[in-house]
Amino acid sequence: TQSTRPQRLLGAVQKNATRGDPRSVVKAIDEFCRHKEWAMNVGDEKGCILDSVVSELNPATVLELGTYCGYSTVRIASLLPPHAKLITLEFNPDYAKIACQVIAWAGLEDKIQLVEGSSAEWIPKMKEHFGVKMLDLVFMDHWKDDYLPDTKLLEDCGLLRKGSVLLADNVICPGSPDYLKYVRRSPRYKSQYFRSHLEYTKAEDGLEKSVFLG
Ligand SMILES: O=C(NCCNC(=O)c1cc(-c2ccc(F)cc2)cc(O)c1O)c1cc(O)ncn1
Ligand SMILES: [Mg+2]
Repeated sequence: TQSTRPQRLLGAVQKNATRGDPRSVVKAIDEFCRHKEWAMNVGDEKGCILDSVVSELNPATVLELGTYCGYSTVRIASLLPPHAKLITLEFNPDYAKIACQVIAWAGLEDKIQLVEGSSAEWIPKMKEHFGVKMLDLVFMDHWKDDYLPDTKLLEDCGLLRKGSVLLADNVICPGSPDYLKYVRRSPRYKSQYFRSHLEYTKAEDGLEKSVFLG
């Protein structure tokens, strides 16, 4: 039977990356997507912006919405301090199965909790189910139409504190216009656009970093 693109991406990791070496996993995926098959990872250009936001924030608790194959999951987790935790939500079971194996290849299972299900279902369970008090960083990379409703849900569930950072991928391509308007207009956020390109292409895209002001 035919393999899927995520399965071929995993194959490239297992063939070209060193077990236990997250940077080699990131590199293997970027090489695969640049030279073999495009895939919707945040990619290396936007990935460097992601790295600088994570390193500057030094977050103890991170929530990622939209795991896909685990590229940004591995990229973020490899920068976290020893006892920090990353919870990543993926709705698509096929993506989750691949991401789990990519995370294991990188040797980051202890830092990452991969949950299969919808953000609408799991965000309200963050505190009771994962013992999460507050989120220091939320990386949004799931369905673009869910960025705004999920942001409101995070606020309503009391998961954001003064200084919590929302970092949203693809605010230009595919785009999340209602989310952008909301965070840029709201007095409760200090928002900043980091201009870049859609992964592995010359098309414009960027990340929006929004600090919750409480
Ligand atoms: O979360 C789910 N998809 C990933 C969301 N991410 C994206 O859609 C995404 C798309 C693009 C993109 C950009 C240009 C283009 F021409 C095609 C795709 C880039 C990105 O960087 C993304 O992040 C999902 C869950 C589910 O259950 N079923 C189905 N999908
Ligand atoms: Mg994306």
